[in-house]
Amino acid sequence: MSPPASPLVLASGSPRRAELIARLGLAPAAIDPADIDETPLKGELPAPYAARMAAAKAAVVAARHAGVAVLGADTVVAAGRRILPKAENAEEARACLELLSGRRHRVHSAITLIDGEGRARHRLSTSIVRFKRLAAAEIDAYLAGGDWRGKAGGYAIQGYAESWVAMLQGSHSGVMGLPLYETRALLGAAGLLPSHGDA
Ligand SMILES: Cc1cn([C@H]2C[C@H](O)[C@@H](COP(=O)(O)OP(=O)(O)OP(=O)(O)O)O2)c(=O)[nH]c1=O
Repeated sequence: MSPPASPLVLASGSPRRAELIARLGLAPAAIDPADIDETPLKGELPAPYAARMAAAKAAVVAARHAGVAVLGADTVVAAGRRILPKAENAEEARACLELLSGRRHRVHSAITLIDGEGRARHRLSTSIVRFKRLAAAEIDAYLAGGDWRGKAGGYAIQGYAESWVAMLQGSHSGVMGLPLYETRALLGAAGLLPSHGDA
């Protein structure tokens, strides 16, 4: 049975986010990516940057859909205070993976829900991930595939890179792009979830 339609717009072009929200039994009425400028501010720290992006994506899309709830999200991979890019080419992805090899990093996934009355609610999920040490040949083999393209930090946990994860503390769905614990809480508080008998 397909999930019931709901008055929710997903402000994201990420297929992972559409897939993750479907797990909550929701089929967004529309998918409308925000396409905003995602350049970090000078000296901006990773978590506030993720929160600012999620809020901006939701706000831009809410302005296009009056009276309907809108969900925006943003996922940032951070090495210390450094915001890693969404890898657009193999060299960028290689630089990220060399940095992440054998070390712990943080993944911040922020979400903003703007309800039909224009009230915004925000949540942030932060996970700690530790990769095994990656040999140059492993990075080369990974780059030969396309999994890294457009992904924050140059990897996708939902693919082969999951086998590099020696430790994950936090939210697997958050690392993928939409933290389901926080998303369920926000949608539930706004009365947008099909009932599963839980609160
Ligand atoms: C770390 C990691 C990131 N990602 C993805 C999630 C996001 O799509 C992307 C981070 O970029 P985002 O800017 O969060 O999202 P996006 O540009 O893909 O989509 P939109 O702005 O329209 O919502 O990296 C994974 O799919 N798996 C991972 O393990």
